[in-house]
Amino acid sequence: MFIVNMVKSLLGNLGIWKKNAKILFLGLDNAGKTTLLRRLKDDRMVQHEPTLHPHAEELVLGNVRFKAFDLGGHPIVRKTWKNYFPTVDGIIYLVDSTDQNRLKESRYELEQILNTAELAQVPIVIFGNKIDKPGAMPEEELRQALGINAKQQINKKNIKEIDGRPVDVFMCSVANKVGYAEGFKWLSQLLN
Ligand SMILES: Nc1nc2c(ncn2[C@@H]2O[C@H](COP(=O)(O)OP(=O)(O)OP(=O)(O)O)[C@@H](O)[C@H]2O)c(=O)[nH]1
Ligand SMILES: [Mg+2]
Repeated sequence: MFIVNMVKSLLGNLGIWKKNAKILFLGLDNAGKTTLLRRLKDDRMVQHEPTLHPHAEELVLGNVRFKAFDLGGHPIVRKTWKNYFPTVDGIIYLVDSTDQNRLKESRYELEQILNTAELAQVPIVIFGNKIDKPGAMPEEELRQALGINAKQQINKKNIKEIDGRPVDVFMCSVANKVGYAEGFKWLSQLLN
């Protein structure tokens, strides 16, 4: 097994071996999860109905093959998120950075994820989405509102952690195609 992993990692570094990673797109309804998935899958920006049924897509980004699950964010479907937690490799958590009124609700859901023992080792990419819109919060403000500054530490590799789990915030606009590539790059380097 050790040899297999070594060869995979070597090929991965050379960009030949595509790692397989299961990731979840989480966040409140209207945050932009489905829009992001479509953008990554076929580079289109289309309007979607609110997601009621989970939907999975294979994505190849850099040298990682992702199986991405887009889960709806409405309160009722949020209850099904936990069914997808086993064997997950990473979480993409989207926040609408222009929706001040719902930050408390978003923080609550993020805290539920952070407090789930099963996810203790799972990296979390937080996307502050819709920075193209007027009224988008600056990164520092969003961090404060989500409460992820206080407990944050930096490990030896300069990766920010909360309770030993890598977590970072990336501001982005799925509409304008900016910011999210950095988040996936950050996540990819943590997968093996
Ligand atoms: N201005 C702007 N609008 C965006 C951006 N990303 C998504 N949206 C819009 O936000 C709305 C919600 O997007 P969805 O992708 O359907 O949101 P969702 O997170 O999948 O929502 P649920 O399926 O209900 O959980 C849509 O009207 C999108 O066009 C962005 O970067 N900028
Ligand atoms: Mg959706």
